[in-house]
Amino acid sequence: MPVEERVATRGRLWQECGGPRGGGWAGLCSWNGPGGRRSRRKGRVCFWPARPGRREDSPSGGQSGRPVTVAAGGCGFLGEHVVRMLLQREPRLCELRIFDLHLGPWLDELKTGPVRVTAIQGDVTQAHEVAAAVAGTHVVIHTAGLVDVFGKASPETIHEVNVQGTQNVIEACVQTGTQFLVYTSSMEVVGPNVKGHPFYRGNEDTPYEAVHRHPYPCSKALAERLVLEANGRKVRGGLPLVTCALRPTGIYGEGHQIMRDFYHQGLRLGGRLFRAIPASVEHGRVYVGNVAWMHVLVARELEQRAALMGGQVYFCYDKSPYKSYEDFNMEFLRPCGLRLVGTRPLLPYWLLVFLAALNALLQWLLRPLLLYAPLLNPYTLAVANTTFTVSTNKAQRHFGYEPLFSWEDSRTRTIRWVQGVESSSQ
Ligand SMILES: NC(=O)c1ccc[n+]([C@@H]2O[C@H](COP(=O)([O-])OP(=O)(O)OC[C@H]3O[C@@H](n4cnc5c(N)ncnc54)[C@H](O)[C@@H]3O)[C@@H](O)[C@H]2O)c1
Ligand SMILES: CC(C)[C@@H](O)CC[C@@H](C)[C@H]1CC[C@H]2[C@@H]3[C@H](O)C=C4C[C@@H](O)CC[C@]4(C)[C@H]3CC[C@]12C
Repeated sequence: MPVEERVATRGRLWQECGGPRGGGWAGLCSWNGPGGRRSRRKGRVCFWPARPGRREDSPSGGQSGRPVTVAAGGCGFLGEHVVRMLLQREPRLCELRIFDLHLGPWLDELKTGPVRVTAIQGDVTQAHEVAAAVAGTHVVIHTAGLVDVFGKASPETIHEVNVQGTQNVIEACVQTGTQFLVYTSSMEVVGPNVKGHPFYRGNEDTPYEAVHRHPYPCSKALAERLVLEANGRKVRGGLPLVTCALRPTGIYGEGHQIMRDFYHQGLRLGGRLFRAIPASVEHGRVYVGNVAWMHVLVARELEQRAALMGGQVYFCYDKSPYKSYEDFNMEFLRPCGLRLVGTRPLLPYWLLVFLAALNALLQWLLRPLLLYAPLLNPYTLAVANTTFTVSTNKAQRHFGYEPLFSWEDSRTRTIRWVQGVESSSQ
């Protein structure tokens, strides 16, 4: 299917979503279930020279024939951990290109190491900028995106970045000959759905009615579909594109802005947070270091296991405990002096629904004057109140993934970071 027809088809899908071209968000977008699409193509896969220095007939790669990687969105919460993990744990890396709309000051410290680090300020919505960054690389790790469930960005912008931006990354790989693409998808491609159905310790093959209305999950579902359907396309040079999508649940760890927001909220409330969600609602969480490690492992193994991994989705998981969103956050905030008031929600659910709706109304009324984007809105309340946990070992079975960080280590690292948040904000 030619590219323009492929994007047009997605465009129709997006309109089903009630997306930008469809006016309001009256529509729904549906997905073909948690297993994602499997499209396996037979074809010769170019095996990257295992030993640096031997260049085979691969059109892309660093000077000594070792892989060059592009980390699109490499300055974000997850992206920074992926960048640091690549530099620490990918011995074959000769060049790392970090492509992001907003380059971080911390990048300068990376330029003194043995790996050539190139920071590229660019926009994934600009196809030519993406193509220029991707040209000559071996693998792209695409974590760039607008993670917005608070109404900060318009549905059009979310679509443009998350869907069109991902399409631009795919086309850049095809046009420049990059053969491997790892995409950071999300649990939200699956759920929670608009009906509030729980997803209790499910896996990549668990049946679930993945129906969404909110711009963010819709955009992630569409982008993931584009990535999986691109698997097997011929890239420049005639080799097949090998793609893979990773679905983290709620990521936590050093640099997590929402955790920082909860901490500051608690400090403002005299060291207290007030329970709004029943403790019985389980929410899947995964440590950012383990998510980064899974990305690095997939980028490394994708060429050797293309037939097995190409076109596949994998949930990101580790040994983080199953808890409600608020109770899980208290694992880190309690040692930092906060306490969660109430063993049950202090407000009745109907009042929370009313307050969430009021926040949405205020956001709409105030938009011409200022951005009002509180944590509580109809969507975040619904997500927080719906059990969504995963239990799977697909990543372990397919490419030998094991969490790099134990729960205890993940917890300690996150606590240390939260403790540093207060001193860094003073
Ligand atoms: N945070 C989570 O809990 C979570 C969970 C599951 C999946 N994800 C996915 O992981 C990815 C990273 O999420 P995050 O939490 O690190 O978000 P983040 O906002 O911290 O990082 C996103 C990065 O993408 C960059 N970016 C945004 N728009 C861009 C554009 N137009 N061009 C180039 N770069 C652009 C941003 O500058 C930022 O550095 C996203 O795709 C998100 O959907 C996040
Ligand atoms: C105000 C209360 C109701 C409070 O408990 C709300 C919490 C709410 C802000 C978070 C609850 C669940 C979070 C989401 C979840 O962890 C998974 C996500 C997928 C990822 O791709 C993006 C982030 C997120 C949507 C995450 C956002 C914050 C919550 C909704």
